[in-house]
Amino acid sequence: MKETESEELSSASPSCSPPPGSHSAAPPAEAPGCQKLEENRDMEIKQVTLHKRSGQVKDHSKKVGVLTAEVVSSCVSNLGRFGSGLHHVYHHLSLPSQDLSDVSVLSKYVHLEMLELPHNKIKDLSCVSHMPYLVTLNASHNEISSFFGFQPPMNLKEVNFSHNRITKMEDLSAYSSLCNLDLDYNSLSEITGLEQCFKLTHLSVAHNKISRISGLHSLPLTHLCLRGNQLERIEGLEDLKCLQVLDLSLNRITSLSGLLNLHLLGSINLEKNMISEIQECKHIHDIFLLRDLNLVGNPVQDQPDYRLAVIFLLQHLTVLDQEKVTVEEKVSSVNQFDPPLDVVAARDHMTHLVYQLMQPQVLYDSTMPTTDSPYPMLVLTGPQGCGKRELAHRLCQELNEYFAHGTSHTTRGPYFGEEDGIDCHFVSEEDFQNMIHMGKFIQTMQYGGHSYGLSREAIEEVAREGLACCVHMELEGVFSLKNSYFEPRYILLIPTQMDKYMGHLTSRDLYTQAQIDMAVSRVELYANTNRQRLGFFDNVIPCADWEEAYQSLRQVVKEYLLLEEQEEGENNNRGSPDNTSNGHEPEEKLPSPRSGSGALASHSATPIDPSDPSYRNYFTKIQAELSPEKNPVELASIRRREHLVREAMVGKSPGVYSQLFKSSAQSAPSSLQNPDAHVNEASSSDESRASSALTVPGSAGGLNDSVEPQDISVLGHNLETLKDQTPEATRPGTDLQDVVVSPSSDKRPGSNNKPILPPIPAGRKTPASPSPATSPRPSPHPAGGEGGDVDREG
Ligand SMILES: Nc1ncnc2c1ncn2[C@@H]1O[C@H](COP(=O)(O)OP(=O)(O)OP(=O)(O)O)[C@@H](O)[C@H]1O
Repeated sequence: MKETESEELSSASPSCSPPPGSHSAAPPAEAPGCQKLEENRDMEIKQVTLHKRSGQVKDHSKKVGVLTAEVVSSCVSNLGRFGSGLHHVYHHLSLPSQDLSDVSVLSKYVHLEMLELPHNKIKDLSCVSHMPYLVTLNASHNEISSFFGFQPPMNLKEVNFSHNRITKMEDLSAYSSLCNLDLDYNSLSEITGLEQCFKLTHLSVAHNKISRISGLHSLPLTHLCLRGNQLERIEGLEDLKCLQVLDLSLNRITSLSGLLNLHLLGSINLEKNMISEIQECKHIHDIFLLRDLNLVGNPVQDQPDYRLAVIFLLQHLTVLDQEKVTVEEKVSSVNQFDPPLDVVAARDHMTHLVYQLMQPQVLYDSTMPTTDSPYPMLVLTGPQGCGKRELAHRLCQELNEYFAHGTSHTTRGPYFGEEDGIDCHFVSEEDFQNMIHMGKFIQTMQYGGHSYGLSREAIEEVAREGLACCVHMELEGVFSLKNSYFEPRYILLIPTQMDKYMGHLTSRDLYTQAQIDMAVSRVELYANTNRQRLGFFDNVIPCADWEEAYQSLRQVVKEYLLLEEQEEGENNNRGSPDNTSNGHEPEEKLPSPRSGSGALASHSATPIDPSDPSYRNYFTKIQAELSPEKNPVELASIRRREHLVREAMVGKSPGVYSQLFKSSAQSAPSSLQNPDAHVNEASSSDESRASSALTVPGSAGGLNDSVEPQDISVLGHNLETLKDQTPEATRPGTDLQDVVVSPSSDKRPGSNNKPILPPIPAGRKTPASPSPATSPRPSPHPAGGEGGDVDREG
């Protein structure tokens, strides 16, 4: 406002000017009692009201920048009662943008509760010392350089000193009611003096020169704004347990560390900082109330999959970078970064299918199995190092007339003693990727930073031998196979004694502690899968003791193959071998090879000794070395037998053997009922009993068996022990008793609908291997209790 205009207005309406000492807001009650003054006060209120109504008063500063009582009178509001209730005062005064530089007249307005003086030129606010009832003070956009340069009004709660010239904060312990302090756009380099502000919930110190967060310890701040400073790290906030909204935008912050314990934080603004790593979000992962995160203008936004990755890490976010997080984004993020096993499997399967279909040579490959032509397969699954690999190899050795190992490809390097092509096909990452693109794999998975894959060729190679393929793999592989046209039998081998399991992993001396932890943690994954997906595995075998586990596995597999009955039959009919009443050729009833190395061999394959450093090299080598010639009759017998095995493995209706011995199969389906069936049946150990009970071969998927309720009581002790030892033991719903005793399907899902197997493309290439009796590693169980040395063909 111009000076002349101001003068004019001022002189043009002298009546508007209240007499000295008279003002629109009454003096304090404790002021010297002056009845006249008090009477005048009421008069003035009326006057001011009249002025306000008539709109006559606009600006009445006598001098430029000097506030007059007239102006005050025109700008007060919020009439209220005072003291006894008989007096009236105005509580609010608002004088924005008046070019005021001198507001000393306000020292007479002692009853003001709200004073707004923004956008003026005020340097001195000492008048506020006379306003004991002041609650809100807005002096933003002025020229104030002294920090709280007035006596503390007792009830002062909100102060806005933004856009001033304050360079230093001073002790505010006398301002104990202060709740909200705005010091934006000053020249502060440090936050100090707030230690005693026990009611301060909102503090804004945006656009200052603060390079370090300090002086905030234990304040009850719920809102803190430090936007536009020079901060490089988040610190000094650890004790702000009430903090809900934090604005650190426009700084130079590179990490989100320092926010760890702020559990009530709901919103963090980090716009335009220097955060470059998605992993930084891990620092705020545990802030469960965090709903709104702003990382706009940070280098991290350029990271691939940035948005989904952040949403994945911070699942509770509802707004990211000022955009609402959609449900679809949340689902996609989980599917991308921690997909459920089904999703992984479906994706894996899709990949391989796509690549297989892209390969013309595969498309027209007559040997390519179709959905009606699954090759027989046996899949042993379980957590790393549970023994499945050793058991698979041993089974392939002992039942080498029926099984051969399907060797996976891997990008990991060979362990000491491992041989390429036997333990695994060791390939480079590049070769592995090439194989994927060439459609070579049935399934692949990532485990421990390496790729693993089972090639179609690995299975077909075995099938060409006329054998069923026995593989071992992690759970993801099983999920993947379930999507494929293969329909294997799935046997879960699960550690039931965690200390033993961990001890075994450690003693292998191959794994880091992190790898061991991961393997151990996955036990629960297997357990849950078995518990939640009835019939997902055809059998579950606890593998606390590998020898017992092997015996159980062997028994289960023999029941798949309906060999137990044959064995019985052979033993029972040793003196009458023809069985001609059934109309079968003698050799059809004589599955045991001449060498005795097959299912009816006189002894088990070499027991597993994990402490033997060469045990990883297995028996496969032995098999490869031994390949005696077979005569045509033997070969014909073997072929018929192979056919039956394949039928049995894919769940087709039982073949001649089971027809022959049907009655005995029904009368003694379970090894539990047969004291001779298990080597350690008589063992008094809990593990032994658990193992026996758990594997109940009669309910284990035998083709003719009905589901038999399993006696879980014998597992009690064992499982209690396990519960104590398992890290997840206390988690509700993770009772491992459920795990191991959940019913294995006695029939595989879909086993009723098994297609008939196609003829094996090329017949058996190499004859069956001879007995492991010729193994350089003599079996410690030469008798084996498995029917003795039967050489029926001879
Ligand atoms: N094609 C595959 N698909 C899925 N999992 C696989 C595949 N091949 C191997 N695995 C599994 O990956 C895990 C890691 O294999 P690796 O050969 O490195 O294991 P390991 O340390 O020798 O343990 P293990 O004795 O259980 O095989 C094992 O559990 C193994 O069974």
